[in-house]
Amino acid sequence: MKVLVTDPIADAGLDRLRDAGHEVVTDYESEGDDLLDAVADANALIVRSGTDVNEAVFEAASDLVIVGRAGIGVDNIDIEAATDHGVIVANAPEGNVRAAAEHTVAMTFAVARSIPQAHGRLVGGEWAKGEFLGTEVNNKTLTIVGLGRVGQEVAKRLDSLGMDLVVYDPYISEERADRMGAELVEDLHDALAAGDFATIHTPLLPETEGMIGEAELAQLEGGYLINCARGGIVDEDALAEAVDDGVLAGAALDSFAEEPLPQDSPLLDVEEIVVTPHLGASTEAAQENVAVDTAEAVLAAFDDEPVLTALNAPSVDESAFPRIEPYINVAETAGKVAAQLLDGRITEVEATYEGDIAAEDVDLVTASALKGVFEPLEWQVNAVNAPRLAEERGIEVTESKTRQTDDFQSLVRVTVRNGDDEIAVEGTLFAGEDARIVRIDGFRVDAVPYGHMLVARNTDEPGVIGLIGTVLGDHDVNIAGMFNGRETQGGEALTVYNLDSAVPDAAIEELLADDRVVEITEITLDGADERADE
Ligand SMILES: NC(=O)C1=CN([C@@H]2O[C@H](COP(=O)(O)OP(=O)(O)OC[C@H]3O[C@@H](n4cnc5c(N)ncnc54)[C@H](O)[C@@H]3O)[C@@H](O)[C@H]2O)C=CC1
Ligand SMILES: O=C(O)C(=O)COP(=O)(O)O
Repeated sequence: MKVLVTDPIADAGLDRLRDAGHEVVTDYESEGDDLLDAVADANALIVRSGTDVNEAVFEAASDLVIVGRAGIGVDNIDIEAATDHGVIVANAPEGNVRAAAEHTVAMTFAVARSIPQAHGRLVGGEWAKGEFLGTEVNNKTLTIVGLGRVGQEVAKRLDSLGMDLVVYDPYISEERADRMGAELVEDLHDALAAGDFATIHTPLLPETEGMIGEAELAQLEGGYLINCARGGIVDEDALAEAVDDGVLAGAALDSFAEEPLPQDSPLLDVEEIVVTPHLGASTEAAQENVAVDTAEAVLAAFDDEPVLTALNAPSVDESAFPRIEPYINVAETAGKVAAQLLDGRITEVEATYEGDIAAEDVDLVTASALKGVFEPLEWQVNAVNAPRLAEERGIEVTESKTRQTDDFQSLVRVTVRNGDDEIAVEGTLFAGEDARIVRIDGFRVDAVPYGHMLVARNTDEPGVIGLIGTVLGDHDVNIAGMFNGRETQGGEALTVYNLDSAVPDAAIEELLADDRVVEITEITLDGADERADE
């Protein structure tokens, strides 16, 4: 597999990929059309914040399985486009949290004690001791906007330095704030008004873009604003003006709306604004952590294992994965068989879980059933984009579970409906590993889902199976296995054939010409090509 890395990551991550036998290409320069060329044959793309992973990248990268973000923020990645293209997006949400928190604390002191400004004056030959009168953080109030991973680490550190904590975060529980010794305030303006310092730790989202503007800065009057989250959350013009006019005592920024190097930004001209070039995650430890975590995510995706840090794939619990893994294939196959047996536009898909499997988190199994349903119709579908495809096509997806089961320890049933009719296909595992189709449309069968299959509905009378065997034989199609189920003697029967090769149209026409044959459907499953080649 080819892994393209377009922002610098630590060698530990690159080595992990190379040791696993993959080709790793680092290309930190390409952008625009060059990036599209570079990514065209990549199976994985690893980035930090410096690569714009937009729709065009996904269009160009037809073999892409995963985009790994060696860090937290994914605002530079079009996740919707990734999902549409069936590409996993995974970040590394833990490895640089402490680095980001420490940088926030460092920036807090830098601006409160004018460290960069004083340094500049001293190396310029001036002993400007009398011009700098700093502010202590001790006994001051810190307003934390966004008490997620980084926010909590900042809270711990600045709490221990004697600060009172106020938090604004509409999505957290009172309990989380309590645990950090912080007061949760419902209104952003009130929270800012209470603070002497405010640190920002939200993601950049449509909802948070520009959330700190002139009016919010006015609430923090006389205080300091520190943003080591994302540019764009704070209105940069308003901030430059607020500090320049003395509304705020100072500001410290590690991220900017425009990166790298914000052009003509007023922020760079205001003496009391301290800036660093997006260094929050730039420690040796953090870079090693996120590089290795991202490499692991890529390797998991290559091995069809769950990517636990995926942001757009069905969730799965790592410890439960071995129990659900075999059912992924059962569900996908049942979905594939059901979709091929039902005529007309599918309007509804139901995944039912019976027995032991019903105790598990089956999001990924249901997504795999949908993959199976769509695969005969779509050119590039996987468990990442199948739920979204269903939504886009107005297909209702339901999931039901019961611990009760009749014959099998675990059973997966995929039912597809088209408004008038429905087909249910049930699968299970024999001996815990062999996938079997055990019921089709209510008929009890025992079919190994593999390669070329023929599903025949016929009247249950002597000679029909012989007829089918003869016609297939006449057309040189060898029957590898056969499973017959019937409603009642003399009623309708359903027979599943495993075949060594595809069935020519002429054979199907010949079979349908016989009144006793009600319906014939050829189904192609994985392994069909190998069989044909043998
Ligand atoms: N400068 C740097 O190098 C680094 C920057 N970051 C950035 O720091 C930020 C925080 O990262 P994490 O703590 O890991 O994220 P997180 O997802 O753990 O926490 C984000 C918090 O923001 C809250 N939030 C969401 N919308 C909000 C709103 N409208 N108002 C207030 N709170 C809101 C969420 O409820 C959550 O508690 C991200 O933007 C990330 O990209 C992270 C690491 C390094
Ligand atoms: O992890 C994050 O969100 C960061 O902002 C770090 O960005 P970087 O990996 O240094 O480009």
